[in-house]
Formats: sequence, structure tokens, C-alpha cells
Amino acid sequence: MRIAVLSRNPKLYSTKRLIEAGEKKGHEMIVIDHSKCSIEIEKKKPKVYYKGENITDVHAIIPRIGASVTFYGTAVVRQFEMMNVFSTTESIALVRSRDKLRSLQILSRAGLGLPKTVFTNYSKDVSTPINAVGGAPCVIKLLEGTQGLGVVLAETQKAAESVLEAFNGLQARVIVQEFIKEAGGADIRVFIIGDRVIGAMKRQGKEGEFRSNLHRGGSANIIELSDAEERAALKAAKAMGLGVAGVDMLQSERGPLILEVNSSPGLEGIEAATGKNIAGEIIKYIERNADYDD
Ligand SMILES: Nc1ncnc2c1ncn2[C@@H]1O[C@H](COP(=O)(O)OP(=O)(O)OP(=O)(O)O)[C@@H](O)[C@H]1O
Ligand SMILES: [Mg+2]
Ligand SMILES: [Mg+2]
Repeated sequence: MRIAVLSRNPKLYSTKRLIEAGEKKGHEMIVIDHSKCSIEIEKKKPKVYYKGENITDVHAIIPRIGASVTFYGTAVVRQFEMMNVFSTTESIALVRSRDKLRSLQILSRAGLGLPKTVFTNYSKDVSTPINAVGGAPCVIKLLEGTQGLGVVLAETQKAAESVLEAFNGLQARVIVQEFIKEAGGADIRVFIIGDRVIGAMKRQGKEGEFRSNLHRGGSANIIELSDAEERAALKAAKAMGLGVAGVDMLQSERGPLILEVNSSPGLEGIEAATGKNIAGEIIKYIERNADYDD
């Protein structure tokens, strides 16, 4: 098969690993920088151009679309779908996953445990949303934050109110969320491919840090999931329509609580923590699902 990894940087760990894993299984692997593609639309003849070349003979794509290029990257993925190319991430699911609020709404409908979350339209009344999640301490998150940036723990009612006032005054979109103290600065990342859990790790924030993101200095270890955690992760990925997903959850007194579902989950942390060939599993997923005759 000819498989394209949509990635802006061929040197990234995840991109390199996917290329390596695909080549090992005898596939022709190429990297396409989606931000440099152009899209041609006319009756029944969808085309993607990259570096002046019409891309015609790709059997599958693996989108690795960064948060800053979601709009254009999704358009390129959608165009490949129009060309009947199999994508490990459907464009519609990619869009869904990039909106924290929309994601939480979908997960809530699926009946999944979530930290209680409130969203208002830059409301001047800041005490009501804070009280609705149980008052301080509470978490205030920028909707478009990533890698733990834009996630604030407000420890007192006064701090929560002034942070929320500041964000609302700047017209920055934020959610106010119940703080899950018993998670102890840790979360669980579950890596899902198809309808199976491929690996899971527990990430612990560094001393004195409530955010467990590896980018914020957290550390990761392999973990055995409980049945409830495994079920919740699979259900979350399914509700979002993602075939490849990184589900983040907190362990709480009332069971697993889903934080978010990532559509381009990184491979480095999870491969290191679990010692598994996750890139190889993504290639196998393509082999099972892409339409291709030898
Ligand atoms: N409600 C909460 N209660 C306790 N801890 C939380 C809560 N929300 C987030 N955290 C901690 O903060 C970390 C970062 O939060 P979150 O995953 O929501 O934002 P993000 O990592 O910036 O988003 P993204 O993963 O999209 O980049 C989580 O991994 C978790 O450790
Ligand atoms: Mg996160
Ligand atoms: Mg994320």
C-alpha cells in the first residue's frame, strides 16, 4: 500500500515511528505537509496537489494535524475522503475533538462520567458559574488551550472570580470545571485503536503541580486499567467517532471522569511507558480497514 502521513514535520517522533513501522511491513510511506497542499474541487473530480504534483495513488492517510492548523488540515483530510482514501481519523471526528465544549456535550450524552462543567457567554455574573461547580477550588480552562497551557487552578473563591472576570473581559472563551482533588495531580491516557485499548499510562504532575501533562514536566508509567476505566475509554472514543484516540481521564471517588479525547495522540510518551509498538498497531489498523487489492 501507499500510505501518507499528514504531518508538518517529518522529524517528529510520531511521524518517524509511523514511517518506520509502515516500511517494516512493506508499505510505501510518504510524508505530506497538509499545510502546503492545495485542494481542487470540480464535478466528481476531487484532487489534492502537493508541491505541484497531483496526489493520486495513496490508499490511506494518517492525519497528524496540530491544533493550530485544524481548519486547513481538516479540509485536506476531507478532500482525501472525497477521493475514497481511507483515513485513520475521519475529518468530522477530528473537528469534533478539537472543540472542548462540543466534546464534553457529546460525551455527556453518551452517559460518560465528567467533571461538572459550566460555560457562559462572557457573563458579568462570575459567582454563579463558580458556585455551580461547587465553588473554589475550581479549574478554569481556555477552550483552545493545549499541552496544559491555559488551565488554571483557582484555589479560593476570590481568585476564581477574578480569573473568570479577567478571561471574560478579554473575551477569551473558558469553561469552569469542578476540581477533582482526589486525582492527586495525575491522569490516565488510554490509547485506543479500532475498538481496542492498545496501551494505557498514568501521568503524574511534578511536585506541587495539578496538571499531569508531560509537557509541563509530568512523568508517565504503564498502568493496568479497571474494567470501568476500559469501558469508559472505549465508549468515549466511539462517541467521538475516532478510530485512533487518546482518551484522558481522571480517577475519582465516583469512577473514571473523562477530560478529553485527543485525535492526534502522541506516540512518544505511550510507547516509552508501555514498551509497545503502537505505530505498528496503527499500520495494522489500516491494513484491516483500507480498501486495497494486492
Ligand atoms: N477538573 C480537573 N480536576 C483536576 N485536575 C484537572 C482537571 N482538569 C484538568 N486537570 C489536570 O490538568 C491537566 C491539563 O488539563 P486538560 O487536559 O483539560 O488541558 P490541556 O492538556 O491543556 O488540553 P489538551 O490536552 O487539549 O492539550 C490534566 O491532564 C489534569 O492532570
Ligand atoms: Mg490534556
Ligand atoms: Mg488534548
